[in-house]
Amino acid sequence: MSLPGLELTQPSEERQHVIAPPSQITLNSGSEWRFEVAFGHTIRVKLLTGTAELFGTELAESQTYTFTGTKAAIFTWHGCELEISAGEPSSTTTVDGSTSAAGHGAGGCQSEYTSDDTPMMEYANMHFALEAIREEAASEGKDGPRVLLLGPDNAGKTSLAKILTSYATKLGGQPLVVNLDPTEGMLNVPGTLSATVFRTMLDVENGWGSSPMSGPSPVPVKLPLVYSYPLPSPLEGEGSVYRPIVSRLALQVTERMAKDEDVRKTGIIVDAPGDLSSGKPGSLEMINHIVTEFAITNIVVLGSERLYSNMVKSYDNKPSSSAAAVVFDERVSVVKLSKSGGCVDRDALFLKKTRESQIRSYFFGNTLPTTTLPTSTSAITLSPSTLQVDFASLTVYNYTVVSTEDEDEDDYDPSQLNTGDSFLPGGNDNYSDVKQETDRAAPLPGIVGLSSDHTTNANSYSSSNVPLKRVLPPAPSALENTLIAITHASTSASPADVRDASIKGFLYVANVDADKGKIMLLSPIRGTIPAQAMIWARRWPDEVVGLVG
Ligand SMILES: Nc1ncnc2c1ncn2[C@@H]1O[C@H](COP(=O)(O)OP(=O)(O)OP(=O)(O)O)[C@@H](O)[C@H]1O
Repeated sequence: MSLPGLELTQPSEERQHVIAPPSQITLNSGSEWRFEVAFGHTIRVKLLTGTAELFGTELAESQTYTFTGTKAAIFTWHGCELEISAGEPSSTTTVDGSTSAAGHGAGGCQSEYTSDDTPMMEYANMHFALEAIREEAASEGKDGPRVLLLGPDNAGKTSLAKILTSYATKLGGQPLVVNLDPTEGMLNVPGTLSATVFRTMLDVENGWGSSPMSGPSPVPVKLPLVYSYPLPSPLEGEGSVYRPIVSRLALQVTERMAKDEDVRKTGIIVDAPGDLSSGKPGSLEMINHIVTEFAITNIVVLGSERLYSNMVKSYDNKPSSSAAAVVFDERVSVVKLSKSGGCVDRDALFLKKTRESQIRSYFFGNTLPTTTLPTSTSAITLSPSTLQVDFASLTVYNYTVVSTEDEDEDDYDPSQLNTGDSFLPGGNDNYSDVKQETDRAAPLPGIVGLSSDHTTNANSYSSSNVPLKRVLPPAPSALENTLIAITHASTSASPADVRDASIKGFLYVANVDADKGKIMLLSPIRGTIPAQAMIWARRWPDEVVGLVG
């Protein structure tokens, strides 16, 4: 059976796959089973005996877990036995229209093998070191550690973030996890920066788990605070959009920590985008901005000696940017951890499918085949609704930063940038008021750059500098197959307030009828579209064709 609206075909006779018999895999203590399942194919994994975990989250014995479009590892500290079998072909429509992609490994994995050469002991030691810092911080009455994970693409930063988060929650901690990587959403669609407090376990099948927008779930849902950043790299427009959003997010995170004792004790884990570790111009300044704004105390570098050496020179043993640095002599520590040999370089097509799958799940829930749903731990089916609206009735903005890759894509029109400013009394001033209430010490010494200028906060980006332009009717055809973020800002908010507003939810533009001035929207919930300012994700995430049949 296909999910409504997904334009998915029934498996035809010629597409039926041959189901291989289940395989059993025995793992010795301290080893892991690494596997890659293509989109379009599912495998089922059952823990028969012993204990095992996937990026820190324990598997329950005899529970069947279903995976599709996944590259991951199941690790065991004490040894275990796993059963791997093929699932139904996934109903996920592939980007290139290809069908089920079963490989020759156990259960139809494209690749799978066991390895006892893993950095898990180092990662566990990192966790115990953080626990020791938490205990010491609690006894002295200061904030828990603020950890920044750095490293190139595919170095294992997100996997380590999951491991540290899982281990912290297992001990009753409540880490605040910050995703600063717009290429992958955390509990959300890509093209966002977000922060979420994790109180309970993560999801074995879905990684970070599900947010309430994704409907009921057997795994407790998490409430992310989300900001729109519809650009692929933090360095787009020389960081002019990313930087203030990071400041805004850091401000919210700092406030949350001040209010929530459990979160304050456990601290923050920040997952940074790989682009910042690429040595590109502006990347060190952006790292400095993050270190400063989140008052980072622990920098963990994965997979780059050069970056590690840079970080040691700039930050190691220097005072943190927190006001507490002076009182408690709080200093930054920089450590290097090994990149796992299991980390896989994900090609552009796989990453595109991953983004597409995140967007699909946001609207339709988990798209695993119906026959696997009863056994899947995190299966959710949602019923989004479509509705047609006059484009002229919406207040939609678009970022006009010019990508270095496609210079001619956005037409930059400075005369339009102030749209809406005059309607908002003191929008920016409100922001600066809040900003002043927080404890922020001077940025760290060591790096001279944009953000070492003390004025680097959202306040320094006045509305007139915000590259957000109102998209006026007629509705551009490029809207089709892209996302629109509904902000919490009013329709008369200034561009700076629109940029700085958190996100209520996302809409997908299924169709544009320029002649009639109407657009067809897919909404995760029924009802009218809220009258709020919106941000069009024109550039990022890339378009998803055929989400609505
Ligand atoms: N030990 C492992 N065995 C198998 N696969 C792994 C292992 N560790 C990580 N991976 C996989 O390798 C890929 C890259 O890892 P991860 O997403 O953690 O890296 P990252 O540094 O966050 O990447 P990026 O910055 O590009 O998002 C992911 O698909 C992840 O699931």
